Amino acid sequence: MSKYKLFLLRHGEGAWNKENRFCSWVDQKLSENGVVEAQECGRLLKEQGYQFDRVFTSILSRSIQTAWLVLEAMGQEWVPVTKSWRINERHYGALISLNRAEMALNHGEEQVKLWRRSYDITPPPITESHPYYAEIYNDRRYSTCDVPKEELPKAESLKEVLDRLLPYWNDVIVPVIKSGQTVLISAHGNSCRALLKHLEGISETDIVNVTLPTGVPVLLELDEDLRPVKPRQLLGDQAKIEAAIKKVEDQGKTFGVMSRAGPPSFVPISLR
Ligand SMILES: O=C(O)[C@@H](COP(=O)(O)O)OP(=O)(O)O
Repeated sequence: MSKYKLFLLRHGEGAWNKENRFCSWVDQKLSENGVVEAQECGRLLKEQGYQFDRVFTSILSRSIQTAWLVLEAMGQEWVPVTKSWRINERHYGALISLNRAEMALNHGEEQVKLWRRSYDITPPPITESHPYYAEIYNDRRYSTCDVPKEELPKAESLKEVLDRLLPYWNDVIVPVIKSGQTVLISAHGNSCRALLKHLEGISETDIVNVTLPTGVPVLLELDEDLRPVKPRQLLGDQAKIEAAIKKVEDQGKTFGVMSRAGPPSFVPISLR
């Protein structure tokens, strides 16, 4: 029997989702479309009568902004919001800022799919010469984490995301859910995938086929041991959701580059 409802949400479209670049720990804001997606998500949740008691976000602006917009649209701005780097998007290492379609042209669609969706393949680490290294690691927010800055990841597989997320889930979020509060986790494609893998017991092979669109709330109904009692529900127009999932999957295909005017702008970086 369903005892708890838990909502997972990948933030609304970010500026680099739109440009098809790996955003990861770069702190991009929502695009105009992402703002609308977050507002529509809040309106839908309100229409369906849901109420939150507690919201968790990453320390990246796109997940925080999404949480605000959802709560505003629901008239629930007062609900406490707690932030942690442990809910951050997967650290994409040296891939950060690169265009997925260009990477598919350079390294093959299969390789890009492995980098994006496999369970235990870690992309090459970010190094100090990377154009976004200083912006990420000099940011004050990373001095406030529960691990020293030097121990923060330089690249992560989905497995490594789960390893850093699980202690926070178990120690902080689970007690809140078990106290009877309805929780929204406003996070990212891969931090939500990692949590789904854990909660639904998805195999390492099957997690490859799980892709989440931006701005679509995922409802999980859980029993007293936080095991799902029914399949996850992606709330909203199902045809639109299917199309949005396909769009995210297609980001790693070469036709994004082929259809653009002019030659692709390859970044000279060795990833093998
Ligand atoms: O880091 C990014 O660019 C995307 C995920 O990229 P993919 O795994 O879909 O390539 O994360 P999000 O937009 O959810 O924060």
